[in-house]
Amino acid sequence: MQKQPTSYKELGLVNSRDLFAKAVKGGYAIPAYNFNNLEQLQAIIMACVETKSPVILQVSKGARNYANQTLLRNLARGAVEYAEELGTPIPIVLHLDHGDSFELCKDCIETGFSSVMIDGSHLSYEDNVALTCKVVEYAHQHDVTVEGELGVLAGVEDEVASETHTYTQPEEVEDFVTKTGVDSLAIAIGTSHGAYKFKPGEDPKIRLDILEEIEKRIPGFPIVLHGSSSVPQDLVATINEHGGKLKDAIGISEDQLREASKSAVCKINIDSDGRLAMTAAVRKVLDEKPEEFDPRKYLGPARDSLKELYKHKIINVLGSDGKA
Ligand SMILES: O=C(CO)COP(=O)(O)O
Ligand SMILES: O=C[C@H](O)COP(=O)(O)O
Ligand SMILES: [Zn+2]
Ligand SMILES: [Zn+2]
Repeated sequence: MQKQPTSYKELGLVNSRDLFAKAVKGGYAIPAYNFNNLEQLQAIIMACVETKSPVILQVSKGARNYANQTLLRNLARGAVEYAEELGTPIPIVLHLDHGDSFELCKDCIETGFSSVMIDGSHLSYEDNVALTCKVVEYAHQHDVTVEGELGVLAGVEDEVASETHTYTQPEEVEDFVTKTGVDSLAIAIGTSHGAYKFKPGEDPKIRLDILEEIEKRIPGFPIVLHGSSSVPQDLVATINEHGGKLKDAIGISEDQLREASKSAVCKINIDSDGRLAMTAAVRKVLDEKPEEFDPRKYLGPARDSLKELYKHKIINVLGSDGKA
């Protein structure tokens, strides 16, 4: 069977343009939560409906490979209806996280995504501009919004390990957003992917001074922060109390993210904290009830814990509650 092109508008999804404009003005950030399976999607939608928050559903290349991109896409299609069923329609963006080629972005745009990231941050500046331009040109024909990236996050990014940060250079941002026409810009100011963002003894600070400098160059332009998990220590402890071995897992403090949310940072990406919440809950159930073998009995509590974590982020860190 031939895959039928679908516009996100037919699915009731929205692109990120208006949401970002409101978030920048209102001094809050929209949660960008990754999902790979049913329980994660349920937790995201339940949390956002209960807090009346807009949401960006993120699908990575890894998620597409894990869950099968057709199944995943069709799960996401149900999200709009599901939110209405839960009682509150909320704006939902379906976003490709870390797109690494024009072809992948095009495929997502043709199959109902309302937003894509083209991550050319590992390329030379000129090649990043060229690739991003190509994606923007195609995406905008379909009213799909595009996130570009300047600077490289430390840690594991796109399966490429980079030991050190290459912070975004404020001198480049104006030229990049003008030349490419991107709708938002992901920057590197010391956040990183995964649960091991800092080493013990390091000062776990992000460079809010660079963010400020960037904002001066492109006032009001929507900024995105990747790698923004805080790695809650109670979750790490629960995991380790129930057989896990997560040593020295350290994240970004919620205080700094709260500060960033008030600026032009209007999208904050959180995935690892959700992974920790689910893992802690699953480990606890299986450890305390070794007789249990119904997946609903451990995935259910994992989903509940994930929902609470996501609500906490919305209300206490991002400030997007009530903004749907
Ligand atoms: O940036 C992310 C997804 O693109 C997620 O970051 P974390 O690993 O800090 O959750
Ligand atoms: O930025 C990375 C996201 O956390 C997605 O991770 P993944 O590539 O393992 O799905
Ligand atoms: Zn990148
Ligand atoms: Zn990321």
